[in-house]
Amino acid sequence: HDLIGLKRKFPNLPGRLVLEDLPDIIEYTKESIEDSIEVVGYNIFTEQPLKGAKAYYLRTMLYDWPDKQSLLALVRVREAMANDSVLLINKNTLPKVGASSFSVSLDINMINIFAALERTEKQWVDLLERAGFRVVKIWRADYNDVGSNALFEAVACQL
Ligand SMILES: C[S@@+](CC[C@H](N)C(=O)[O-])C[C@H]1O[C@@H](n2cnc3c(N)ncnc32)[C@H](O)[C@@H]1O
Repeated sequence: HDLIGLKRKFPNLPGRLVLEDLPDIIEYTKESIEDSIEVVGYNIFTEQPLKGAKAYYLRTMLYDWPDKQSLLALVRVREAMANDSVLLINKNTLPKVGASSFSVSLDINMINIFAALERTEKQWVDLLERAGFRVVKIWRADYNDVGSNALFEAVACQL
């Protein structure tokens, strides 16, 4: 939906828009994706097939994976990036204190089901740094509950 929204808002945007997901999911959904958006099936733990994209956008991802697997997925993105690529992580973050009951229940579910977690802003920054990224900006929405309230803009560090 974000790709469609981007295309509608900027119809003359140059370049390709590509939706990636697991091959089975892509196979199941591709008929409903409009023609201007390409689809590619892949597994985030394997080599990223799209090299040198201007932006790699992960929305509502990795909260259902522990840090070990999340690091691997992020490294796979970093390996595919060009010098001018950016990584954009769009995700709800937990406040250090005073999280809503919805966010807390989601966090507990992620712990129980996947040994994963809803992350705070600091936990996301730490994870990105451990994966070889530098966070250049955190864009915040003006709400702090359900939805994706943070967009982390990160670039690959020279290793
Ligand atoms: C919570 S959904 C988010 C979907 C979409 N990004 C959004 O914001 O609506 C997580 C997505 O990750 C995909 N996914 C799970 N494991 C994956 C993997 N190993 N490789 C690629 N995609 C995966 C799922 O199929 C699902 O579409």
